Amino acid sequence: MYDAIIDLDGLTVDLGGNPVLRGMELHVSPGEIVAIVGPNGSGKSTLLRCVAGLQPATDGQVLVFGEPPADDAGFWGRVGLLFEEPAWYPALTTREHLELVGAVHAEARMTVDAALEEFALVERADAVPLNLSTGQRQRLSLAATLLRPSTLLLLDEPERGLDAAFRARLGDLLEEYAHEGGTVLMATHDPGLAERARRVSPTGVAA
Ligand SMILES: Nc1ncnc2c1ncn2[C@@H]1O[C@H](COP(=O)(O)OP(=O)(O)OP(=O)(O)O)[C@@H](O)[C@H]1O
Repeated sequence: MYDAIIDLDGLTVDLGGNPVLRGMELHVSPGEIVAIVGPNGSGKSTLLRCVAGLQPATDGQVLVFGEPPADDAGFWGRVGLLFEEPAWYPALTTREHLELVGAVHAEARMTVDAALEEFALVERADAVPLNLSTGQRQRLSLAATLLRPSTLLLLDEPERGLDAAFRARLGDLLEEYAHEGGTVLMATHDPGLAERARRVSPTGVAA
């Protein structure tokens, strides 16, 4: 068993000989929303990549669910990840992308119709992603991430491309996720999203 969903102890990462993270400590409890904030290049994405097991630590320990992150079905079945824009199937519509996600997860968190409604995509349900606006595509990425069941969300700038109204709505959706017991770790430049979370900087200190 584990007390912290994420437990970083002395996490140090060098990239290309440059020190990016230095002895970072972070403990995230179930149901918390934690925002990693800091200027461009301060190491937010690197930190997320370490927690996802995509970037090895130079030194220190990374535990997720009490174990080092493992690139296997057991780990990814519990972790929802939104970093870069996903690759879309060009011929599938917005609705069909969500149906695909719903079909492979027996216990989806919401129906496809509810996801279309929650993410304000009802009017674009029959459009293919390439015909969506940037913000609409980001809403589709978020809808797919939040439709599937997960325990931990790792989000890199989830506000990218979203208008002010939907950024506030995203804050509500993440709070609903946390109220259900989910945990969120996100890198963000959005002051509104950060204000609703526990803020840490990539140096590990409260921000
Ligand atoms: N593969 C790499 N090799 C060398 N340096 C790298 C590599 N990837 C990233 N860096 C550097 O590591 C530092 C941290 O990058 P990172 O992407 O984690 O920052 P960030 O806080 O997420 O930035 P942003 O707000 O711009 O997204 C930056 O100085 C970046 O240039």
